[in-house]
Formats: sequence, C-alpha cells, structure tokens
Amino acid sequence: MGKKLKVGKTRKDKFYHLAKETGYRSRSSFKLIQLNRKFQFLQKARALVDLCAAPGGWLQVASKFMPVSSLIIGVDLVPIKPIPNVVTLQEDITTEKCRQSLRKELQTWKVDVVLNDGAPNVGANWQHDAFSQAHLTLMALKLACEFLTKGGTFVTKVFRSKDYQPLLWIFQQFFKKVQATKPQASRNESAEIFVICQGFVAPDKIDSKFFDPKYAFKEVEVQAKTVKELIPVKKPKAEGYTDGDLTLYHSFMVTDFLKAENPVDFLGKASELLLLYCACTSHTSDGVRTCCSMNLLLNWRSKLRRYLAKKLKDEAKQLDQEISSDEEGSNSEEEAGKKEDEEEGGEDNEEEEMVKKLAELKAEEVAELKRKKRKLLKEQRKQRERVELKMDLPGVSIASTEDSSLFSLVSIKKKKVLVDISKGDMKAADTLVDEDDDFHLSDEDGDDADKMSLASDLDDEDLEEVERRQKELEKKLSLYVFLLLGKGKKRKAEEDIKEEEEQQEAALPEEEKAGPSLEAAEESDSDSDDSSDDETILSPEGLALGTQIATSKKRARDLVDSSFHRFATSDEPWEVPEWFLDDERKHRKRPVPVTKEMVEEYKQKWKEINSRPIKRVAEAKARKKRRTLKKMEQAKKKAEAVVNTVDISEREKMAQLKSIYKKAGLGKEKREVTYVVSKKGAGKKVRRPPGVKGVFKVVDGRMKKDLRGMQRKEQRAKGGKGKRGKGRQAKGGKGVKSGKGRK
Ligand SMILES: C[S@@+](CC[C@H](N)C(=O)[O-])C[C@H]1O[C@@H](n2cnc3c(N)ncnc32)[C@H](O)[C@@H]1O
Repeated sequence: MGKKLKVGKTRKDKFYHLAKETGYRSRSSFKLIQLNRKFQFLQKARALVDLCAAPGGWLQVASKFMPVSSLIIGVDLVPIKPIPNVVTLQEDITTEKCRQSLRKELQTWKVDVVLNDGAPNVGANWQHDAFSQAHLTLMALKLACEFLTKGGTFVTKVFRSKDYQPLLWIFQQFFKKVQATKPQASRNESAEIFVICQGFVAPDKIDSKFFDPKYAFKEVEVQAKTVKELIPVKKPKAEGYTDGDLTLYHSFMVTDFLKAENPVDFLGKASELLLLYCACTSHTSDGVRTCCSMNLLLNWRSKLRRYLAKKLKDEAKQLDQEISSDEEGSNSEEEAGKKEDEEEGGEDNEEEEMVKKLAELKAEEVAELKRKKRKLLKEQRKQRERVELKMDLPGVSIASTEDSSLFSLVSIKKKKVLVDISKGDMKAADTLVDEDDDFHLSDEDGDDADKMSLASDLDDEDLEEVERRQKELEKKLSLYVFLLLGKGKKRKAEEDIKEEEEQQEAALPEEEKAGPSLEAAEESDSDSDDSSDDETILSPEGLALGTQIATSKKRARDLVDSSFHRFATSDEPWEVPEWFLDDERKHRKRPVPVTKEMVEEYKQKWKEINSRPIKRVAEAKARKKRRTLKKMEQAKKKAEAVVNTVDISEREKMAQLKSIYKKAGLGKEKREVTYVVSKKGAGKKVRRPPGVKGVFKVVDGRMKKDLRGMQRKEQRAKGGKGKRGKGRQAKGGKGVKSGKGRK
C-alpha cells in the first residue's frame, strides 16, 4: 500500500520546507515576511504586540526586521519557547487578564504594530467556526485599539465569511487605510485573508458596541440594529456610464480630437466637435465644419437610408408591374394602383421591411450553404461506403458521369489508332491517351455514359443495348491491356483487326473507303473479339493494369512505352545463350563519368594515407626528434667549451669530446646485433652461423629461470644427500659464491 498523499492544509509545501531550512518556527512566518515586504510596517516599528503568536514564527520575523532593541511581546494560549529579545505571555486574548498583563508589560508605552494571526480551535461547524474567528479578530482589534499608537498598524487574519464585510467596515472606522491581501505563502485553499489597517486614528472615546459581536455581526440575533444595518446602502450605480456622466450627448473640443491617440474611437464617442478659434484655418473647410456636428451626419444617414430603401422598393415594384401587366393585362392596373397607395401609406415601415428582406436573404443564403454542405457530406459518405465495399478506388468514383468514363474506355474507338500503336507508333498512343482529357468521354460518349449510369431508368430494350455496349467496351479494354502486356496476343488482335478492316472496307461503298467510320470500328472490334472468348476475360494482372491506366495519364503513357521490349515480339520466351547473359551481366553497366587516370590518382592518395604512421606514433617520433636536437645543442655547447679550453692537451680534448657525444647519444650509431642461440650456452665462442651478417651474440636457448634451476640441480647433485642442509644454507649464506658463479 502506498503512502496516502497529503492534500490541502496537511500538504507539506515549499514554504513548509523553507521554514525548516531557514529555522523559522512556522510556515506562516513567510506570510508576515511577504506582508511586510509589501507594506513595510516592521522596519519603522519600535514596539510590537503579536497576538496569538505561538509557536513564534511571526515573532522571529518581527525581531529580525524591527530595529535592534525594539520591544516585542508575544501572546498566546499556549506557551511560546523563548526567543531572544522577545517577551512572551501565555494568555487568552479575549480576556481582561490578558489586557492587564499587556498593560503591565507596556506600562505607559504604546506600540507601533499589533499583529494577529489568531486561529481558534475549529471543527464544530462552519458557521460556529467562522463566528469564533471573527470574534477573535474583533477581540484582537479591541486590544489593538487600546495599545496602538496614533498612526499605528494593525495586521490581522480574517476568514472570508459573512462577517468579513462588517469587520472591514469596523476597521475602516479606526484606520485611515484598510487593505486586504492574500500573501503567496497563504494556501489557495485556505479561506484566510490578511487585512492591513494603517494609520490608526486613535479616537479619544470608542463605543464599546464596536467590539460587541451582537452589534458587529449580522447573524447574531439582537434587538438593536446591526452594524451592517448602520452602513448606508448606496443606490446601485448605473452601468455603462462613466462617473457623473448620465447623458448620451458628448461635446468635445477640437483640441481633444487633435490630442486623441485613437481618433476613430474618439469620433465614436463624440456627438459634437467644438471648433475653436485656433482651428479656423484654411484647412477647416465648410464640409469639415458640417461634419463637426455629428447630429447632422446622423440625420443625413437616416434620411439617406430611407431614400435608398424607397428606391429599392420602387424598382421592385416596377418590375412586378411589368410582369403582372404581361400576365394579366389591364386588370392589374387597378391592383397596382392599390399597391401604390399602400406603399405610400407604409413609408415608415420601409426601412423595417428592407431589414427584414435582408435578413430573409441572409437566411436563404445560409440555408443554401447548409444544403450544399449536407449534399457534399452525403456524397463523401457514399463514396467512402463504395470504397469500403470495394466498388470504388479511393479518390476515384465510378458513380459519377466523369468517373464511369474512367473504366469504360469508350474513348478507344479509333481502331486505326490502336493499329498504329500496335505497330509501334507512339504518336498514336499519345493521341489516344491525351484525347479528351485522360480517357474522359467526349460529349457524345458522355451521353452514352449517362445512359449507362442511369440504367435503372431504362426499359428492358435499352438495358440490353446498354449491356451490349458495356460488353463491347470491356472487350476493348481487354484488347488494350493485351496490347500493353504484349505476349503475342497483341499480334493476334492486330491481325484480327486488320482482317476485319479489310472485310469492312470491301463491303463499304466507294466514298466511305477513305477511312473507317466510328461505328465500323466498333463493329469490327466486337466481332474480332468475339472470335476468341478467352481473350476477352481480363486476368487480375490485366485488371490491375487497366486500373492504373484509368487512374493516371502518365502511368498509361509509361505502360505503353514499356510495352515495347524484346519479349514483346514473340510468344516464346527469348532464348539466349548463357555466355551472352554472362557478358551482359559483366558489361551492362552504366559507365561512370571518371577517367582511369582519376581513379589511379585517388588510389595513390589512399595508399599514402594508409602508409602514414598513426597519430600517436608520429607524435612520439616528433618528441624524440626534439629531444635529440636539444641534446645536440647541449653537446655542441659543451664541445665548444672543451675546444676553447687551453690548459688541456689535444688528446685530452678528444677524449672529452668523445665522452660528450657518447653521453648525448650522438656517437656511433647503435650496432645491430643478431642473437644466435647455441647449445653451448651464452658467452661461449661459436663460429659465425651461415647467413648472419654483422655483430652477433651467442645466447642460450633456455630461459634464465630454467638455467638457474639447472645450476641448482647440478650443485645439489655434487653436494650429495648429506649436504642438503648445507646446500640450503648456501642458498642464503653462501649465496654470494653461487651468485657469483651464476654471474
Ligand atoms: C496559526 S497560529 C499562529 C502562528 C504564529 N503567527 C506563528 O507564526 O508562529 C494560531 C495561534 O492562535 C492561538 N490562539 C487561538 N485562540 C487564541 C486565544 N483566544 N488567545 C490566544 N491565542 C489564541 C493558537 O494557540 C495558535 O497558536
């Protein structure tokens, strides 16, 4: 079970922790700090009484912010742990005894500040608790009024309850300035608020009723008038008016207009601009003068509105008359006359009617918009449903006239174009694809499509016709797809089309032989396909291709382009020898636009990079070089000194120079020594082994440790069993000898 989170008052917030860290006895210390920061009452105070002060947080703050050696007295029901330079009393602030104790402490002194952070024991019920709190505050005020000096400050906690306002009113009777605030350290969920009463008026005589809850608070049943009742009730202020201004007509001086930050707003408020002598310049034309009287403008506006409304009405009436005279002839004249009378009489309502009309128009407009929106949403929903049922492709509707054409391919009517495509004429393919905007129907075809989409409205005969045409179109589509797929079927279709074309041509009269008609093309298409049924059924591959063709113009063009390849020429897969394929794989690469020389150059660069020593090695080498140079410098100096010495012989000089250079490591280069392993052992004279050049050194094949072990063994063997102890001793005591021997 996790720990239950503390909420509200029980929560340990940042001020709690801050108080712990800074050594204040309570988190409320920060409330006083914040209040003092705002109202600065502690700095000037020389004497202070803190009522309800335990555990003493406020007292700590007071002693910190008040001048040194100030008088600070803390009172509480419970004892307060001693605080340096603070007097503490354990008293109930509501009692006479407390008052006397304070008097005793203060003698004739008056205090500059009285604080009250009192919180009575609560928990009975809200009403009772609120009253106890208000009562405690009232008692604190009573003490404050007794002990405060003139101009002094009373800082008190008040709970926001129904007694809050009466309390404020009472405070106002004794202090010049009463301000309520809630410091940041006071929890938001707490109903407490702090009232800072400044400038104690110190009246000569105070009516004791002020501190009597019977009079002070409303809810207490009393025969006498409550304090609240004594407060004169002000008439509620009229809203929307600035103070003391109850008119709607405002005159302003023209200079105010000139000074205004926002002239447009200013004019909105002004009813009249008063022109002064200073404004009577040549810039102030008669027109401007007229405009200065806003009333004139307003009158003009009303008149103009009436005039325009009337004009509109007249026009409408004239139009009505013209129509009715056409329809009804002379009879309507009387009615029109009546209407005229009515309109004359209702001139006052003209404006109203116009507004009404405008509202109607607006309503109609809105309704129209809503209708359109609803229609659009309905269409979108239908389209979604179709897509879900796999009736449509996303973004493509087969329901609309436009979309039905996408799959119909009715536009592929020109057999000649198809034949041209099959022959490889890409221009013809382009014409086919471009024609009538991405396979959309021509006007004529559009009619056909309409017929198809409206199939449900047709009779049986028409339906048959539509079905027949649809079949034809499907066949054309399949033919087209086969053309794209190649696989030899293209050739067959081509042959069929050609054959039929010839037949048709032969049957046609002379004048029509120039070019096949659209119908003839259609006929021949359907016939040719009928000859082989299996070719008319589209495979899934074909359907997929068809979809792509229908949805994208570019895709269709690309497919036509890609249909021309080596496998398109034959039914059989094109057999090629393996060597040819190998060769293809090897050489069928796109040449890279770089020369051999360039490649070689970069190869060389890579080599250089790879042969470079790694950074750390290079650094070590550089260090070594620097050291050598330094040594050389030093050796040179020493050598010069030796050479310049006069009191030594040349031979001596040479010897010294040699030793200097040797020490500097600049003598002879280190000889390369070849190590030769010999069974005879290290240091023994052996003949130069073949292939070894220069200096060579003979070493034993065994490791040093092995060698020592062997030597010890030999020694032991020499000494025999009886001498074992001696031998051991020799290891320690006669080690020098053996060591020497080993050396
Ligand atoms: C919130 S604490 C005061 C904290 C104090 N300001 C501080 O900073 O440490 C409220 C105090 O009011 C005291 N109190 C309540 N009723 C009182 C009374 N009638 N007379 C004296 N003290 C009273 C309580 O004993 C309690 O210590």
